[in-house]
Amino acid sequence: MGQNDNVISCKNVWKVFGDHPERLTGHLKPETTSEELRATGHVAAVRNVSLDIARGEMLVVMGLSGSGKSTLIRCLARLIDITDGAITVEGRDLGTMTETELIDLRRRKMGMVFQSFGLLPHRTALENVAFPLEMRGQDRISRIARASEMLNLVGLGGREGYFPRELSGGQQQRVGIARSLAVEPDIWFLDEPFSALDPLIRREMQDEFLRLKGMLAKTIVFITHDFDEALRLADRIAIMKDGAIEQIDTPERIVMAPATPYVAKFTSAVDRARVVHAGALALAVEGRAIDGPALPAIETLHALARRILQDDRALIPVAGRDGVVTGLIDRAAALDLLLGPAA
Ligand SMILES: Nc1ncnc2c1ncn2[C@@H]1O[C@H](COP(=O)(O)OP(=O)(O)OP(=O)(O)O)[C@@H](O)[C@H]1O
Repeated sequence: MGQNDNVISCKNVWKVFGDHPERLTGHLKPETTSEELRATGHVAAVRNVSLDIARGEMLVVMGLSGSGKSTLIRCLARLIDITDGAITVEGRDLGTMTETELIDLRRRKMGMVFQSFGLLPHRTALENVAFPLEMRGQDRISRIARASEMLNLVGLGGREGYFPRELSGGQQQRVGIARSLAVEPDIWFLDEPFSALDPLIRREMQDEFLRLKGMLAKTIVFITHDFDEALRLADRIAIMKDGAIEQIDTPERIVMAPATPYVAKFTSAVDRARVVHAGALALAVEGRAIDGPALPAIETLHALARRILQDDRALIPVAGRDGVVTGLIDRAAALDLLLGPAA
């Protein structure tokens, strides 16, 4: 991944709702407070957000209800105009694109899945998935072929002729996912796509999603309220509060090196052992030679729990994929993380 291979870049992006947000364009500063905005009848749903999303990256956006997640994603897809700042997609400024160019960008490059499935009730699963291809003017035979392929991909082969009412919530969501994938988007926006699903189906959908993610290598922005879901899926997590991004970082750093007290509080209930990899906890070797088996650096402490419990060395070596020892884990510190500090 090249350093400048950013698919999406935001620079000082604001989205303000209220009486006359257009009057604020060009006048918003990082230090502009919510109180100042409120006094003029405005609220900043997105506040001075700058971020880059790399090609193939999966960015998960988290935050309490009302923190601005959906508004941010809608700005990125330019479903709504921003009040200030700039967003570029593959190097092109969204603000200067014509309506026709935008429609083309959304149809050809972007896919979106929202919490409500938004399926057409009088069309079958197959027709629903083929619908965006029809909008694009694709011929019937090729769109039906593509739609069946996508339904197979999400595990709904054989249900092409079902109507949405004949499918479960999870199956309807899969149809929604197949529909958004049919147009082969490079960039995929998902706004709490699994929140309406019961926990078992949700887990199944996450597995399915991880499989698709591995196969399709898309750039993905995914909103969720569920930290476990974020940990399973994210390359990086952005934590939002009052429209601003408090921290954008790897899951491991969000949990182990929170940038603000808010992030620390937000992540306080997360089981660190499921996030921290052996490599991250390892201390420098500093010339000490430790014989015997080493723990794989890429595994989480949770995955290594049994081995750490059974290994009675005070310092346990950690090795990279090539088997070379890269550091030592203090067993007592690892046990503290796994079991909580000794009473
Ligand atoms: N069309 C609108 N007009 C006025 N205010 C809005 C509008 N859309 C959003 N807001 C406000 O912007 C803020 C952010 O809303 P947004 O829906 O982006 O939050 P969210 O983090 O996605 O919340 P949730 O998790 O509940 O979906 C909220 O205070 C909301 O009331």
